[in-house]
Amino acid sequence: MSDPNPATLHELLLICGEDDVETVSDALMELDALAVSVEDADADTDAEKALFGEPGMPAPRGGWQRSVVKALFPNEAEATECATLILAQDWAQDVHVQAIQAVAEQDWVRLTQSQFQPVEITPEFWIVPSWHQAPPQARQIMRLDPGLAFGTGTHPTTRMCLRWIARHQDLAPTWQRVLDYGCGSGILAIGAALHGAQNIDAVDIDPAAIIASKANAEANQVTLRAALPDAAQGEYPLVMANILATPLKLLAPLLCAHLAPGAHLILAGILERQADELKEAYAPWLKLEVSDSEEGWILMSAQRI
Ligand SMILES: C[S@@+](CC[C@H](N)C(=O)[O-])C[C@H]1O[C@@H](n2cnc3c(N)ncnc32)[C@H](O)[C@@H]1O
Repeated sequence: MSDPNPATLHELLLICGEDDVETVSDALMELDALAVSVEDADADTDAEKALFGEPGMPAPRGGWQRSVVKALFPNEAEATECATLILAQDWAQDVHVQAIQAVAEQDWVRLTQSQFQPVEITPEFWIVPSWHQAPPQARQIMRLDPGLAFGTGTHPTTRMCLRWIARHQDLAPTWQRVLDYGCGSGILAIGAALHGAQNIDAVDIDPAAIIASKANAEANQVTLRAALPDAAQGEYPLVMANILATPLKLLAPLLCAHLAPGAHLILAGILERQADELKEAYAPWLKLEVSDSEEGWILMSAQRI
């Protein structure tokens, strides 16, 4: 049935084996789900029993234990498009759509608030939603609430970039210009600003990201210029891009052209098995190295001579 209000938040419920939960969750986040949560599936209905399989049958690809991965989208069309994209993946033979359903706004607020806890980047540097107190050990705090743009600190790719910034804060005096390419919520740009970077360009192809980055910068009382990618001009001592392997390979000449002599480049959104492709794509300009890893994702970095 078509949705009378196309802007109503919608939840996509996917059933999969427990071995596929991480892949499905990561894919949902990459497809801009506003929130992702996981629950064990019940096998109460006949339809679900069919998905669970019958005793004596070979185990499905994702294992016998079934999970429901729930993802929230701004509207029904985006939830449906996401389901179509996920089901088209090679690894998704054992992933099934259980439902796409409207979610009341107050349920979404409750879900969001219970789901987003303070995130530790380093023992001193935390991302803290506005409805939480900062933990007492936090010395550096970024205030950030989940919104329509990617980047809350809950994804390993974002966390690794922020950790790199925190661990290299002795370099902050050199960060007189910074480029955050694919800024999403502006989280990396704001992280750099909180560690002393100046003149930050946060660019993204998605206008919602530009709006979110401006609002989040204001909430943290830091200054940045959020704009479309054309706004990136000239050379920067620090360039950060957390996108995905394929766009990062295509962007190699552009990102490298923005590196000042001695500049650092950090790249995320790359899976462990994609390290060699990235090294090869950037080899004409730089020697990329893996400098961090978390949950199968890697951070690659290099310094221009
Ligand atoms: C994975 S999110 C990262 C957001 C944030 N920087 C973080 O670290 O959490 C990737 C962002 O890159 C943007 N993006 C994708 N392709 C891009 C491109 N070719 N140029 C600029 N931005 C791009 C997307 O719109 C999205 O906001």
